[in-house]
Amino acid sequence: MNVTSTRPRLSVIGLGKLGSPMAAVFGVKGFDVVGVDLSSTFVSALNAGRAPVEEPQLQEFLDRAKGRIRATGDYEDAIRSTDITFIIVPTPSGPDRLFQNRYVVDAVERIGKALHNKSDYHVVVVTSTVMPGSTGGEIRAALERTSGRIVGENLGLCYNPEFIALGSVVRDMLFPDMILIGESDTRAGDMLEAVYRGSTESTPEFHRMNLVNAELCKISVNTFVTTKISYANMIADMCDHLPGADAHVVTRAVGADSRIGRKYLKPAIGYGGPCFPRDNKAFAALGRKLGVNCELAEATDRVNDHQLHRLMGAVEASVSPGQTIAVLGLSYKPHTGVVEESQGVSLAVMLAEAGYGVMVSDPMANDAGVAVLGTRADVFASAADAVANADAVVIMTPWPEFSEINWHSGLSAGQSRVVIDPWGIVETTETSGVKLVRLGRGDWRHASAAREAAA
Ligand SMILES: NC(=O)c1ccc[n+]([C@@H]2O[C@H](COP(=O)([O-])OP(=O)(O)OC[C@H]3O[C@@H](n4cnc5c(N)ncnc54)[C@H](O)[C@@H]3O)[C@@H](O)[C@H]2O)c1
Ligand SMILES: O=c1ccn([C@@H]2O[C@H](COP(=O)(O)OP(=O)(O)O[C@H]3O[C@H](CO)[C@@H](O)[C@H](O)[C@H]3O)[C@@H](O)[C@H]2O)c(=O)[nH]1
Repeated sequence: MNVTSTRPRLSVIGLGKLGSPMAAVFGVKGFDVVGVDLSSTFVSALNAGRAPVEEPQLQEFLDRAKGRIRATGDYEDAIRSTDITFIIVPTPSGPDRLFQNRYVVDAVERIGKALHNKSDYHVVVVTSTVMPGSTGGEIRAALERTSGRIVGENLGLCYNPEFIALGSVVRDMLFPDMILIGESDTRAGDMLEAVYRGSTESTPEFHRMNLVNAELCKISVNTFVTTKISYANMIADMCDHLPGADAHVVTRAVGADSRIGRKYLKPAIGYGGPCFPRDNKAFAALGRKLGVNCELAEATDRVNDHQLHRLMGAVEASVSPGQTIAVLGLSYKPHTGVVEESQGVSLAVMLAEAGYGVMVSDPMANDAGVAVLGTRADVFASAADAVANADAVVIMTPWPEFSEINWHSGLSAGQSRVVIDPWGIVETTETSGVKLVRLGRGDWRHASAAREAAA
């Protein structure tokens, strides 16, 4: 370790959605950080003090960390000048649904080669989400083969995933509930724990364990949390069919039981994004590989897939093909422009295929959404303008600004508009011209059945 500093110097391999904020937070907390990425654009951005990715608070933290962070494409430089190296590169799902390690192994091999030119103790930390057995298996083997060192002898290896959510990455890093450390040995784990004691502002529980336990813990947290979401959506589906029922009321009360808890029990349209949808699939695939019954994870996933069809049912019950629908929200959640596994994008495709005129608008994700949708939808910079031109509206992402929209805007006398709200963010009750369809509340189905009977 650098003798002039009491703090270990850190390198972060992969400066994407997770790596960049991590480097920035460590920098602000007084650690010297070297970032590495294969993308020269990301390296140049960081060296120029600019955020390589969009994320709330990231630019502010990079500004505050000035002088403590630099980036390079050169592994030798990064390994030579630091003591702990975090690997945060992609682990895409393969055709078998398991997370693939090829980018992690590539990074580890480069680290291993660079370690040849260094004799000091070094800790390698895998932060990317990997399948149980990976870190102590092929990752450790690649590190030992390329470095010529043995893990545990002048070389530490840890698995240390983050539990951050996009849109709140910086805050989640500062205020974690828990720090999970899988460690090859106590020396490596102690060094990593000290980094987090110096970089967090909450008092997280530290859970230290062997590598495979930590790997299983990370995906178990996500599969458990998604089970809660699917459970809430199953209740909402039930409420859709019960006149007078309201899933938001029911889940709020169910979550008051401390054995259950209110977090991640919000019924709406199912979970999307780069993490959750693939986690149950990976968990179940691992179960199948090991001969373990993982029906719970598979059911969670199936219930999630059903949610778009449930929503489409509500659209078809209230809006006729040929009419125009404004899809508000293309990102999979507010405060991010990410459209991976986004229900907004999927719904827009389904609506276009069913013969509806589709308009879309998102505060951050219009460009990414259009890249997928092409000519299947008209894009509006302003959600209010899209609404003013639409026969119907579906709120797909609960962006706070959507609750401020005037749902009557653009309607002339005698005209009407359907507003479908799966999130329960529209306060207005039914007034002339606007028919509110609150998904998860039995009355919308009741009302549309009554309309049909009257027609
Ligand atoms: N984004 C999240 O919310 C989140 C949360 C928890 C865990 N994770 C996990 O973290 C990992 C990274 O996710 P992300 O969203 O930050 O990915 P990302 O695609 O945004 O960023 C990854 C970066 O790694 C770089 N890279 C790839 N191979 C490299 C190599 N050999 N050397 C140097 N750089 C390399 C890429 O150029 C890219 O900039 C994944 O395993 C993911 O599952 C992500
Ligand atoms: O009650 C809820 C809560 C969330 N969601 C949906 O769940 C998805 C994921 O939301 P969120 O957890 O906020 O975002 P992610 O960035 O996907 O973060 C998850 O995935 C990361 C990658 O594994 C983990 O690090 C985080 O702990 C985990 O929350 C989104 O589509 C949300 O709309 C619901 O439908 N109901």
